[in-house]
Amino acid sequence: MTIAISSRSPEREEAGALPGFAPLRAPLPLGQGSDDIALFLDFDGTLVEIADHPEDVIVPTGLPKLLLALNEELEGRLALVSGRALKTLDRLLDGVDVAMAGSHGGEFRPAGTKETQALAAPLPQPICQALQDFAQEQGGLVFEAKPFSAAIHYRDRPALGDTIYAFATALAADNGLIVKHGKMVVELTMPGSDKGHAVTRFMQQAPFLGSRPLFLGDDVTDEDAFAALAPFGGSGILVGPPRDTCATWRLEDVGAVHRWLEDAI
Ligand SMILES: O=P(O)(O)OC[C@H]1O[C@H](O[C@H]2O[C@H](CO)[C@@H](O)[C@H](O)[C@H]2O)[C@H](O)[C@@H](O)[C@@H]1O
Repeated sequence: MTIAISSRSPEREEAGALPGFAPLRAPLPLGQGSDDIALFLDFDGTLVEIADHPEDVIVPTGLPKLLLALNEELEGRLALVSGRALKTLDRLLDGVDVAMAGSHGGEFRPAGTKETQALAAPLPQPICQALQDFAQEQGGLVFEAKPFSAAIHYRDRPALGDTIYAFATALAADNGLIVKHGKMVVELTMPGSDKGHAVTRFMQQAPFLGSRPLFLGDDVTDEDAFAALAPFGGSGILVGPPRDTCATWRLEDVGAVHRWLEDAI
């Protein structure tokens, strides 16, 4: 199997580019060196294009098959690590049987099982209700309840971003919660429900044990995962425009991710 990785750009580094600023370069094949690789994939903005509403995403018809083929090539060392609920990923991906973590890492499920393990406590119902009420009071913003987090989306009302973030931050401070500010979305989770914990848990068990992890993600919520890779000798691949990041490499967009993945099988 050949996994291609974008290399660092000496030109950018010489030009004094920020450390931690993943540059884009043409992919280089790793060839034989890729036998020990594990692949961790974010979903929205990485495998599927961002849409106006969470339910409007268009899943490429070949995506479940591509994931299965990669999983086979990698002998099971492939996992989706998403902010979405696992039941949503199951529905959108036709129940494809690969390892998955959902709700930003609160839900954890190895391949070959229907049993979900909890990596964090669920968000208390009163918190969920407070967020939902707030979304309603702000004129009916899109509210998304997940087993281990809850989100208010403001893609259709961008001017409300700061107000929602301030409300969620106050709620989090009073209740020992974590705020995640993703792409036009503010979410609350319990401590421990993050993608870094999920990747670490996968890496501590077969078939990931001893492998070299690569994590592909586009959002700031993927930074926890990028940061968790170093102890395992892995690296992050940022999807999208350059920004300050813990990722080492970068792919330009969802199309580039699909081409990169397809080249690996
Ligand atoms: O970690 P991910 O798999 O990337 O999930 C992150 C969030 O993705 C979804 O919201 C984002 O995508 C929507 C569809 O494109 C878009 O409308 C929204 O503005 C984005 O924030 C999902 O709805 C969230 O639950 C995930 O946490």
